[in-house]
Formats: sequence, C-alpha cells, structure tokens
Amino acid sequence: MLRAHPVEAIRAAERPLIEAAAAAGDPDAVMRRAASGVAHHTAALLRRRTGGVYGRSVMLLVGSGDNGGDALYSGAVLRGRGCRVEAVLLDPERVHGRALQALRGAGGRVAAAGTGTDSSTPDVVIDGVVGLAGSGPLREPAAATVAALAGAGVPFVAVDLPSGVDADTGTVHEAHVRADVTVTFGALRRAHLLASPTCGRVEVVDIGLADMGSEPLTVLRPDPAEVGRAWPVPGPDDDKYTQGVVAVRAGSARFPGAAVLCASAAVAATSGMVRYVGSGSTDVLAGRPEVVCHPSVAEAGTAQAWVVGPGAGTGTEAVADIDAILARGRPTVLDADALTCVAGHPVVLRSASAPVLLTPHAGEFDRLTGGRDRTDRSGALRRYVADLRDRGIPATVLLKGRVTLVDDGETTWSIDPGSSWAATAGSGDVLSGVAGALLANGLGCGGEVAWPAVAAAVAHGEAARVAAGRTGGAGAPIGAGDLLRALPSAISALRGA
Ligand SMILES: NC(=O)C1=CN([C@@H]2O[C@H](COP(=O)(O)OP(=O)(O)OC[C@H]3O[C@@H](n4cnc5c(N)ncnc54)[C@H](O)[C@@H]3O)[C@@H](O)[C@H]2O)[C@@H](O)CC1
Repeated sequence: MLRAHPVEAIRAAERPLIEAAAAAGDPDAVMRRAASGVAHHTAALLRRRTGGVYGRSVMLLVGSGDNGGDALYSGAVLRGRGCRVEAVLLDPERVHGRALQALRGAGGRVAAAGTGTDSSTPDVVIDGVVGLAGSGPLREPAAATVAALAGAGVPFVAVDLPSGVDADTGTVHEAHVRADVTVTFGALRRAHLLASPTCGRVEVVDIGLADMGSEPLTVLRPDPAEVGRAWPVPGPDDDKYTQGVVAVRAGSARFPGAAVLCASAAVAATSGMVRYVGSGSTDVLAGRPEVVCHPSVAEAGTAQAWVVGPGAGTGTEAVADIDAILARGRPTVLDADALTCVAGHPVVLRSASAPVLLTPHAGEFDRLTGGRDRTDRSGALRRYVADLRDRGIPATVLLKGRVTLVDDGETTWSIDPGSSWAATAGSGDVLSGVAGALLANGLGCGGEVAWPAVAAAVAHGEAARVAAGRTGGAGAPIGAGDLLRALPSAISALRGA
C-alpha cells in the first residue's frame, strides 16, 4: 500500500534532517542528496530515450525557491556525467545562490528566461519551477516556455512535483507541467496519488527521512496483490448463501442494458447468489440464467447487500424503491439514477441504518453537492462524506474518474488503473455490480464498506486493462461488455499478483 502525505507532515519530517545538516555546517547536504536522485533518474530517462547520457542536452527550468536549488545541483551532477546543461532562471534575483555557483563551477551554462537561451531543443527538461510551496498555475515566462517545449515533444522530469499541480489538493491548473517522471524525496506527497496521470512515473529518493505513519489527510493507494489476497474464495464449507447474496434493482424499458451489465458483473465477482428486481429479467436471464428474478423489492428474498440505481429511473416509484431497500437495513450501493433521486430527495437517505456506498461520477457528484468546489476534488469529497455522517448517515462515497477516490470520512483511497479505457458507457453499471457482490460477501469488513469499494475499483481497472490489451500491442477501445467479460481474467490476475 502506498501512502501520500500533506505538505505540513512532509515539512515536519524533513525539519530534523535540515537542522542536522545546518548544525554540521553543510546546509545544502539534504538538497544535494535530493539532487543526486534527480540526476540519477534523469540519466535513466536519457538512456531509455536516447540510448546514452554523455553529450545529451539538459535544460533546467529554475524557480526562486529550493525546488530550483535541487534542479541546479542536479544539473551540476549531470554536467559531471558529460551532459550539456543550460539553466533558465525564471527569477534571477531570487535564485538559490550556492546551487547556482555549483552549476557554474561544473561548467553549466546559465541564462535568464527570455534572453539568449540555447536555441536547440534539449533532450530533457528538469522542472524546478516550484515544488512544495507552489500555488496556482505556472506563471509567465514559465508557462510559455513549458508549452513550447511540451509541444516539441521534449520529456520532463519534475523535481518533487510537476509545477502547476497543487501538492495537497492535487489540483492540476490549466498551465502546468505534465511530467514523464517525477522525482520526490523520502515520501509521497498527496498530489502524487491524487493527480497521478500528470506526475508520470513517480520515483522516491531516500534522503534519510524517517518512516511516516498515517494521519487523517494521508491518501492511500491499495496494492493490487493485497486486493487479490482479500478476494472472496469459497471454502470447503461454503454454499451459495454463506458467500453472500446480493440483490440488484436496475434497468428499465429505456435502459435494459444497465440491468444486464450490473447483475452479470455481480455474478462474475463472487460465487454466491444474485437476485434481480426490475423490468429487465428476460434480458438478464438470457445472459445469466443463474440470476434469481423477483417482481418487486417487497417480494425479493433475503440479501446481504443491495445495489440500486443503474438505469432504474428517477420517478416516484424509483424513490419509493430506494426507500424500501434502505429500510431493509443491509449495506447498499446507490448508483446512477439512485444518485439523481438522492440529489432531488436527500431525505430518502434517512432510511439508511446500514452502511451506504454512493458511487457518483463527476456530474452526479456535482448534482449531489450543488456543484461546489470543482478544483479540490478530494477536499470536496471529504466534506460531503463528513456532512452525510454528521447527519447520521453511515455513508462512504466512491467518486469515479480516471483517478477514482473512495472516502469514508476517515481515509481517502486513490485508485488509478493507469489508463482511461474504462471511461465508456455502462462501465459504472459493471462497477456497482462488483461492489455490491463484495459488500454482500462482507469482504474483510466489520460492517464498513470502504475496502469492498476499493477492491471493486481495483478489479474494474484491471478488467479495463485486460480488455483493452486483449489484442496485444498498444491496446484498443473497449465497451462495458468487454470490461464485463474481462472480469474473471482480471480477478484471476489480481489473485496471482
Ligand atoms: N525542505 C527540505 O528539506 C527539502 C526541500 N527540497 C526542495 O525544496 C522544495 C521546497 O522549496 P521552497 O520551500 O523554497 O519552495 P518552492 O521552491 O516550491 O517555491 C518557491 C517560491 O515559488 C513561488 N511560487 C509559488 N507558486 C508559484 C507559481 N505558481 N509560479 C511561480 N512561482 C511561484 C513562491 O514565492 C514560493 O515561495 C521542495 O519541493 C523540494 O524540491 C529538497 O531539496 C529536499 C529537501
């Protein structure tokens, strides 16, 4: 499991190291350690991209703080390995003096931004514009320089964080660096897990930082192997009931496919039993004859968990069904149309006595929250969950996206499957079916639903990877049906991870 920390915790952990270095009369000792890591990973990127290091050209974008200092010291190391190094100073008056001297001493070239920089395109850029103290988008002249270099296809190595990405919220501002590699120090920052697609490959350099624990703002990323180990496997004494029965209320005349995708995903996720309530039983049974269908919520037998919402409608009858399902007192996934119902009739959640898992995408989350605070996604999520919990609703929320977040009011989990192939119609129906089946099974929980939600998101991402890669090569677009069919291979891959 990966842990990513808020800036305040990182600064507190770094303080003793910096104080010790200063007391020993070498105030830049920690910075040079960090910089040698940046140089190491930049050299590795150069080798991958160009086949070597010697003679390659490196541009340093140098801001006014210690992030720029790291870049300058790393330039000095790379100069020692035979690179041509040019530092572009974005704020020459406030540059880190000793680091600049080190670069000059190593034979690096220095220019102020916008004045006589080397006109050839570098092999790599080291982004030392801003790190932990950065706020807001890239400013000029950095923004124009970064855009021109990115447009020319030059790879970026970000020092600590890609500039233009907020360290705590992971907000990616419009003008930002998109890094191929991000080299950070001692421990991950929250942005590394909240904005992972913008950070590229993240390398953590050991600078002597003590191990950091978890606190309320730590973001966690599950290890796929851990999810695989926790996946429900029937034991010798299990039968269809002991593995958990999940009931699915989904589909309508308008959206018959949602019923098929959701119920079939539940069947694929565990080997217990799946009940179905809705108008789509003929279609569901055509694909999955093992599903047990019921004419109404009231007539459905016992289930350990419910899923309600995919394609299920938003009218009075749909709201009444949500109310009746929540009144059963079982863990329940509220997805798709059920979320629209909740947004319009928040009072319906008062019927929930057992844990509820809400699984909105960005638009549904806006509807639930009134569109507050679009930039700080994880902060808005934590506030919404806290608000529900303050109202006595035992809610966990899974916010879908390329980076899916799960928050139960105490912990934020981040899942990034590494591609966006799963952004396809019906993919959410598959996710809620898997989550419901895991909830019914009681996967590793004492009544809480965060871990089953996290496991469902990991399996869903893995299924997208398997489905998109089925043709080999670079992968190909998939539909939700492909994702559904890839679930068994994905679960098997996780269990073998
Ligand atoms: N504290 C430590 O122990 C270590 C810090 N290190 C480096 O030091 C960095 C933090 O250094 P600093 O605290 O000096 O801060 P930064 O270098 O992140 O930022 C410097 C200054 O940039 C300005 N700024 C903020 N947003 C900006 C924007 N959007 N565009 C342009 N300028 C902007 C601000 O005036 C800010 O004070 C870390 O990210 C890391 O790279 C490393 O050397 C490892 C050790």
